[in-house]
Amino acid sequence: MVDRLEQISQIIVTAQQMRDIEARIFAAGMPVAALMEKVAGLISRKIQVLYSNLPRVGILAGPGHNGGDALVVARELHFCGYDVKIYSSFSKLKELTWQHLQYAQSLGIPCYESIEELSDCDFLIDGLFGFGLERRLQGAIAKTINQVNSWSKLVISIDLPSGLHTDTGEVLGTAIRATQTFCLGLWKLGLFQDDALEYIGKAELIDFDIPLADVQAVVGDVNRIHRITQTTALSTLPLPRPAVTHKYKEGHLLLICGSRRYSGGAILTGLGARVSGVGMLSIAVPESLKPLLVAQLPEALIIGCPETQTGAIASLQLPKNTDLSSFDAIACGPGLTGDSTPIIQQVLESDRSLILDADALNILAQMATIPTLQKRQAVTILTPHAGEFKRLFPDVSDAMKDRVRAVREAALHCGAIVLLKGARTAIANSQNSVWINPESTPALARGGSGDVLTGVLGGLLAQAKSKHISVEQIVATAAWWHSQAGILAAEERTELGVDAFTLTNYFIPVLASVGKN
Ligand SMILES: NC(=O)C1=CN([C@@H]2O[C@H](COP(=O)(O)OP(=O)(O)OC[C@H]3O[C@@H](n4cnc5c(N)ncnc54)[C@H](O)[C@@H]3O)[C@@H](O)[C@H]2O)[C@@H](O)CC1
Ligand SMILES: Nc1ncnc2c1ncn2[C@@H]1O[C@H](COP(=O)(O)OP(=O)(O)O)[C@@H](O)[C@H]1O
Ligand SMILES: [K+]
Repeated sequence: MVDRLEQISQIIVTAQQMRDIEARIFAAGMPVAALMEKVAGLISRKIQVLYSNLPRVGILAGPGHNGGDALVVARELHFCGYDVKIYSSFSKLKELTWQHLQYAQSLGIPCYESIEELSDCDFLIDGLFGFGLERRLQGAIAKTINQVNSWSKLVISIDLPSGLHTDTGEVLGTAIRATQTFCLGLWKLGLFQDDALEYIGKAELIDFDIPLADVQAVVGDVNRIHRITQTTALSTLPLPRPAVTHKYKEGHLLLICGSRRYSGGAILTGLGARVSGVGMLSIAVPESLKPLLVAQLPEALIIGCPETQTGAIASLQLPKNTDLSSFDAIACGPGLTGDSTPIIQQVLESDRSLILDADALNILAQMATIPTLQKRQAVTILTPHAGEFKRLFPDVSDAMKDRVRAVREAALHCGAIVLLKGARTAIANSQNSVWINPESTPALARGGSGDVLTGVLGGLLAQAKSKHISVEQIVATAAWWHSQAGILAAEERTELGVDAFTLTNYFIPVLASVGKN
């Protein structure tokens, strides 16, 4: 039985979904003011635990209920002995927020219209705007935020840093650079978008007992945005093996990769597949690469293929009695170059689960046959980075601005599962569901680390076939494992020490570190 907090932490919502969920709670009878007390009480207690040694706190109170939360926090911290100052410069406040401001002032808590008055505070609490922010910030409030940022103080943002768009994470004019963000009730989508990452600091979910039934009623099963957690990933990792089995029952993966020019891509993909535990690994490479691959991956069956003049695979030459249907999954692309077009055509026509990455995606873009992916009998997974994504889906709205929307549109358009790589990798299927990998490290921004992901994903996919695990679950698990290996490697070796080869040595230690050994 997955506990409530875990279930809640697996969900990501948009501003509209959050509004709809709150509306249900209020309609059921929960008073708005009571919920505000509850939420702000939780925040106040957190702050007392974390920052008992910092006596002077500044509260930035906005005009809406984000400001209301902040003012209740101001009152509670005042009663706990903190030296509290409030900044509030809005002429029009929501009723409840206005009442809390009146009461705070009646208690003698000083309230200022100039942010300068808070310059001597030890830390600040940002309650300017939450998920109600709709317009760009400009004028005095933008100046205030810039002033706060220039102080480089410790800032705790309530719900999300003020100025960020709740869904796209876009900076609406300017935004608070928080040290810590207490996200309220349910994770907001914007916190997982690239634009937001520099602003949110350490993010934590503050659960305030939203009934799961209300969440379920609004987010539904399809269309859902899932946050990949350790629990979800480890529910399938390592893939279970029966006592009585053999290598072909534990998945047979075919990798098609490498060229004379890019031989390393083939090795890294192979090493990625190795850590997945796949039962049998075959790697098709240009004939001239065979000795190199045999030396690096002695356990794999290396298939040397005829080469083009440029040293790319000219055609697939599989061993006798073998065709593409002999494999449980095929992963194709790293290091191929653009000269292997016929290979891509051939694997697309196969009835096998297929991962296309790197050059295979560029070839696919040139072939302009994306709509034919819908006709494949088996699952297709595309794993582009932003550049490959743009080439593949030039008509999809800007992938850099709202990556979640972009990956959704792409998956709907092509019928494949699309994994859009980046700081927070996002995965979508053609039923409009999304999975976001919430934690990673820039240590992975390094040539070859994507090749490793393709190998790991291929190996897991090949094994999963007989284990009744959904493909989406496998893709999400691969993304999580890859990032966690990067995080663990960076912890031990610094962010500079995580070259792609080294990365492959950290997958198994990730499992050991979470007690899966
Ligand atoms: N109802 C409650 O008691 C709860 C409140 N919560 C808090 O309430 C917040 C949402 O509250 P609201 O819906 O009131 O919205 P916000 O407090 O996020 O902000 C909306 C207010 O800002 C104004 N505004 C929007 N854009 C502006 C701009 N560019 N320049 C100047 N003013 C602008 C709006 O007119 C409105 O008054 C959440 O983020 C959270 O902090 C919930 O999380 C928990 C339950
Ligand atoms: N800033 C970052 N933070 C976290 N992960 C990143 C970052 N940049 C890149 N990555 C990850 O590193 C991998 C890079 O893959 P890719 O761009 O295909 O590189 P290559 O083709 O050189 O192997 C992807 O899994 C991506 O999600
Ligand atoms: K805020």
